[in-house]
Parts: sequence; C-alpha cells; structure tokens
Amino acid sequence: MKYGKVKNIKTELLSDNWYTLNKVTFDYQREDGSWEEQSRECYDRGNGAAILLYNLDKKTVILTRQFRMPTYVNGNEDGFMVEVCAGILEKGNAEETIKMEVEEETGYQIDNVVKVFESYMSPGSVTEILHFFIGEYQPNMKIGTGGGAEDETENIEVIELTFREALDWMATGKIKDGKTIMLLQWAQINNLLNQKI
Ligand SMILES: Nc1nc2c(ncn2[C@@H]2O[C@H](COP(=O)(O)OP(=O)(O)O[C@H]3O[C@H](CO)[C@@H](O)[C@H](O)[C@@H]3O)[C@@H](O)[C@H]2O)c(=O)[nH]1
Ligand SMILES: [Mg+2]
Repeated sequence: MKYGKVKNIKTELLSDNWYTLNKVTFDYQREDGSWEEQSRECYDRGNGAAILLYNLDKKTVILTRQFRMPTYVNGNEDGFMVEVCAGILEKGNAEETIKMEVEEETGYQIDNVVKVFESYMSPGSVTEILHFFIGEYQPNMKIGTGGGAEDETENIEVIELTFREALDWMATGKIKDGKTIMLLQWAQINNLLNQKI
C-alpha cells in the first residue's frame, strides 16, 4: 500500500455516555518502511443522511432551524443553525431513514429521493459518513407539522425559502452548516432549480 499500512490496532473506550468516544492506538508504516506507534481519538456517532427538499414550480427549498449547543459554545451567538433536514441512521438504510426524518422534522411525506454523493464530514476525529440526497416536495405532501421527535426535545422550526434567498443566506453567513452548504452548492452547480445564476 503506497501510503502505509496499519497493524496492532487497540481500542480503548473513553466514553459511551450518548455516543462513543474511543482512543485507537495502532502501528503505522511510513513511506520508508519503518513502523511508528500512533493514537487517535475517534468519536463514533454513527452515520447520517441529509436531504435538500426542493420545489420546481415555486423554486423553493425547505430548511430547518434548531438550537445546536456545540455551536453555541463555539461562537454562534444564539446557537441556532439553519440546516437541511438530516438525521442519524438508526435502523434501515440511508434512503429509508431520510424519508422518515423528512416526515418527522418537516411534516412532508415524500416518495422519491435521489442520492447525489456521500462524504466523511470530519475525518480527523469523527467516524461518520454522511449520505446526501435531494428530493422534490409538493404542497399536498404535507401531512403534519414536523418539528422533530417529541422524545428528543428537538424543537425544529421548518423554513421555506426561495432558492435565491437560500443562496443569499449562504453568501452572508446566515447559513453556516457544512452539509447545507454542500447541498445548496450541488444544486447550484447542477442547475437543479433551472435558475440562471
Ligand atoms: N440528550 C442528548 N441528545 C443528544 C445528544 N447528542 C445529540 N443529541 C440529540 O439527538 C438528536 C439526533 O437527531 P437526528 O435528527 O437523528 O440527528 P441530527 O442531530 O439532526 O444529525 C444530523 O446532523 C448532524 C450535524 O450536522 C450530522 O452530523 C448527522 O449526520 C445528521 O445529519 C438531536 O436532537 C440531537 O440534539 C446528547 O449528548 N444528549
Ligand atoms: Mg435532525
């Protein structure tokens, strides 16, 4: 293997309070063939799925707004984040999970989703791979209020914006969430809303 091999992998559990934090110690083979011991903390919160919900007639997208404590403790003044709908894969595959999350968080029941790419979001410390989808919604697909799971105290606000407004929010920093920026830019590059940029 060109960029080294690993052996003697040892995993020490540091925390399993909500998700799992492990310290992984391993031998890593360098380019010159010599071995060195390294260790990395790996935070395992499972894998996830995210979706850009869009409507072609109205040229709109649906986003969510929710309080995110980790951002509050790191400079986000009110702690609120505008994000695409997303969730952690609990049971089932990414496609099933994202349809369930859409219903739970936004109140829309959508039939078709299309996977567009996947990405490790923080590969130096977080194990998670995130599956990215797009899905068209129609007003008559709204069957509930959304808001997130009661037992998870999510308190999610559902926001409908024109695609143009969403791009402006991204440009001005009102949208600062990585997965949301990635999906909005994917839509822009691929002319998803057929709009001249
Ligand atoms: N009580 C408690 N709740 C927690 C804790 N950590 C997270 N939660 C809550 O558990 C819920 C998980 O909801 P999901 O909708 O399944 O996940 P998500 O937080 O929206 O995750 C999505 O966004 C993340 C951040 O961008 C992504 O990393 C993830 O893959 C997914 O796309 C959220 O309400 C979250 O606040 C904790 O330590 N304690
Ligand atoms: Mg969520």
